[in-house]
Amino acid sequence: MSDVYDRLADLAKKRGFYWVSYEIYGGLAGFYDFGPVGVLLKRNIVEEWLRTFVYAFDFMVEVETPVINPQVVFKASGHEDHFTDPIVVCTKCGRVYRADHLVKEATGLNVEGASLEEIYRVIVEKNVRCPECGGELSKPENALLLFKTEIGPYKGQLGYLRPELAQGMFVNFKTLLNVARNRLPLGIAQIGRVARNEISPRQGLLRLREFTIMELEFFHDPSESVREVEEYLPYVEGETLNIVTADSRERGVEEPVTVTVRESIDKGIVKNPWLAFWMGVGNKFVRSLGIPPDKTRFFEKLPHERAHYSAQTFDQEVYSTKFGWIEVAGYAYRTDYDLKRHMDYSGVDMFYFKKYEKPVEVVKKRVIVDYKVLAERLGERFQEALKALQGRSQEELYEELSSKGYIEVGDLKIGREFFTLREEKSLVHGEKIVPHVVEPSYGVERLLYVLLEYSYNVVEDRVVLKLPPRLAPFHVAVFPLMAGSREEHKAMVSLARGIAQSLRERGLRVVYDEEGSIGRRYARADEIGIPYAVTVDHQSLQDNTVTIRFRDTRRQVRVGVGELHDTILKYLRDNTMI
Ligand SMILES: Nc1ncnc2c1ncn2[C@@H]1O[C@H](COP(=O)(O)OP(=O)(O)OP(=O)(O)O)[C@@H](O)[C@H]1O
Repeated sequence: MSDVYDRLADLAKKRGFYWVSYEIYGGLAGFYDFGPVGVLLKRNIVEEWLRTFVYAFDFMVEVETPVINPQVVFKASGHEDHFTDPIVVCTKCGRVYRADHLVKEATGLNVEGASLEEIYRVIVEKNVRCPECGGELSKPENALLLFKTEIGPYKGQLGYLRPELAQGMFVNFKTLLNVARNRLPLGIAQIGRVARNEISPRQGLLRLREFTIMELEFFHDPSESVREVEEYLPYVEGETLNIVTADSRERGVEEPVTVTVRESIDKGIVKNPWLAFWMGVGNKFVRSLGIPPDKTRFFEKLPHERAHYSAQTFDQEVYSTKFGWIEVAGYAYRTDYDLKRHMDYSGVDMFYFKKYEKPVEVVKKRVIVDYKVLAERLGERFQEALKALQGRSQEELYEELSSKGYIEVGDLKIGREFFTLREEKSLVHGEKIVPHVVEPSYGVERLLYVLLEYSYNVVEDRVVLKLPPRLAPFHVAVFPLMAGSREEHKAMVSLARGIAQSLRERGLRVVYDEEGSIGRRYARADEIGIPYAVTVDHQSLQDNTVTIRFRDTRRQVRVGVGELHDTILKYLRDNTMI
């Protein structure tokens, strides 16, 4: 019997979730189309993410920035140099493979992030060969994963399709900080398409060349984070995180420790308190997709496995019966790396002015040099002395003069009489800082896959997709019973159509179906995970009531047509399944 992945792929195509793109031309690896049901499911995942990560907090804003970026953006971000994966080519058949993945499949050894030499050593030692033709493999080399394009049709400038959303938030940081009235912390979220020229995408929805990311960059002052995060910890109070730490991985242990968000901070497991906070939010989010708590974990990356910008990274993973642990999100502590790089490359100031609660009095030490007299006295050695004096700060000169009574320049001793020492007091209102950033980044298609895998059930030989009701592509199915006299039949159809239309007009997504037996119609609704099915029957014509059937239990309740909309809305809000 085929496994859940293949059965899901069949269902997905048959019922309009997703399928390989450009099928009529033989299909294109790494690209998928989403059909009418898949589009709705994706949108619901995005909505749930927005509810959990963005709408819940006053410090969050959302932006939309272009897919195409000028080259300089990815020079500044470091992607042009670092966003690569190691590849090997079969010297016999010419097939190209991602070297670390191939080594892992062939030997079980994890060489992610290892040097090209190290990977090659393993290939030779373990005699790893082309899985297709058995040919010998080339030496590994690094391949750039950015898709290149030209901006402008004739001798245009080089551009790249974004492989992540982050740079759109970094280049706009100053503008958005102004919009947010210069307040930190500030979270900037974005949802959008990205493209990565993946080397050999063979895992369906899990490794695409174009996909959708939901990402947020959280800008904060690291010196205030311990204090500031306190206010928001209650939001993730009940969350316990399963964390496989880098320390334990280095000891060869992959068992997670289970800690609360607060413990992960106090025990120093997560280095940045805000990173820990967002991991708590992420835990909550993944559970809201119906993933059991013990089927998700945070897997800390080892230093050589981390992206070039990150000081600490955790992959949030979900367990798949088909693929084992799958990364659904990356949680990275990007520090001030990106803002500093964009400041360097653009010359634009991206500082945040941190205002003190009260102005602070500072004393500046100044040294005034009497150059005229010094030049007369030193003659031809004046230039040498001038250079040395200008090479030292005012504070250094002040300290040397106060302690020694002269300034030493080689064998010259320049006495106190050439200098006037002053202390100047002033009020300072704040300081310029470069905010630090933590980033959670989710891939929508991977979430959609695991959501389907966990929802997929077979009951009495029929598929029932037990999606959390709120996430279901359609909220409700409406069926008239096709029985009784012609008049009754007509009246039931008319009542059912009216109900379907009125529910639609009030914002619910409805499937109306009058084809086939009621059992077949329930089955079709179950297959695409519609949580509630409303049936109009003979009694409906008498007392204006209908039945609501619950997908997972097949139980039914009867409600008045007048209360139907509000009842379903309440069920959806609470994810009710009785
Ligand atoms: N090729 C892809 N196809 C589908 N989703 C992807 C792909 N690459 C990344 N993602 C999703 O985007 C999220 C954020 O991207 P990130 O850069 O952290 O991934 P990554 O560490 O490069 O992924 P991987 O190690 O699997 O290549 C991932 O957690 C994943 O959910």
